Amino acid sequence: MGSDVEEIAREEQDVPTYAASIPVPNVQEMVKGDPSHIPERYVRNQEDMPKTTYMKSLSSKIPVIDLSLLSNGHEEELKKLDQALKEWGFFQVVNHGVSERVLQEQKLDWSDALILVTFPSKFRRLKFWPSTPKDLKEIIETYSTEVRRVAEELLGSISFIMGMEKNTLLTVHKEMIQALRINYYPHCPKPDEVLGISPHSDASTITILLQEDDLNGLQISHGGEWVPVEPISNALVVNVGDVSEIWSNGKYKSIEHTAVTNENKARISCIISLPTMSKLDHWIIW
Ligand SMILES: O=C(O)CCC(=O)C(=O)O
Ligand SMILES: [Fe+2]
Repeated sequence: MGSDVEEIAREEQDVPTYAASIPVPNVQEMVKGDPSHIPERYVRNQEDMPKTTYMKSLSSKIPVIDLSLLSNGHEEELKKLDQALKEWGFFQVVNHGVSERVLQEQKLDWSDALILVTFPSKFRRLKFWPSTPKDLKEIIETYSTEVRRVAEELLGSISFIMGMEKNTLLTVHKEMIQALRINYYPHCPKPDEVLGISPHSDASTITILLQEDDLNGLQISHGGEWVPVEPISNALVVNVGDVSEIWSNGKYKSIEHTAVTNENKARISCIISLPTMSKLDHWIIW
């Protein structure tokens, strides 16, 4: 296995990434430490600085687009959008229907998450995988390989009941990507006031979740109610993701779910998601 790991690490340059980044200090912390000092690495040459002249008249010309008019096919507004795209490449959107509460007070989840891509193995970025506990890499390797087999069998059966060849869904995945997400929900003194994870549906084809035997947390929306998924010892919880809802023309539903926290005990859930990768190498995971 050692040589496999090295091979995988060598191939890391193929891993799609949002943007290259170098390790940098946390600026907020830096300012907290010494608000008056600007390290040399941050100080620009004067000629590189944008010559900003505050032109109120020009600023007020940056287009403002009314989304509600666009949605109604308002001709003038569509023209305005066309102009904005051609002349400015920037615009502000108003009447977008996102409530002020959501914009200003988006609540955070009472949980931490570790997300790793496990398959194909060339996408593994091993340097970000935790080094403790000691056997974690091997455990992840074994678990994700086993779950991959379960996922392949499930996709085979789902293809079959959709009236297709057994390997159809597997084939449309092309290179089957698998991502692992480990959620840690600390115990919470006021579990009624927080959510472990906000209600959402998964963007995957299917998601396979392992939860602890003796602790409820996962709740799913069914018939207008939130229904706890009582753990069955050694069972894996599987849910339909958005991709399957689309592939089945809405016959199979990607159901909203959430996780609640517990006053006395922390909970861990381990999720394997099968996302798809479009031609654009754009990842849809969670
Ligand atoms: O922890 C759970 O039970 C749910 C987690 C979940 O839905 C997710 O990570 O997408
Ligand atoms: Fe989920």
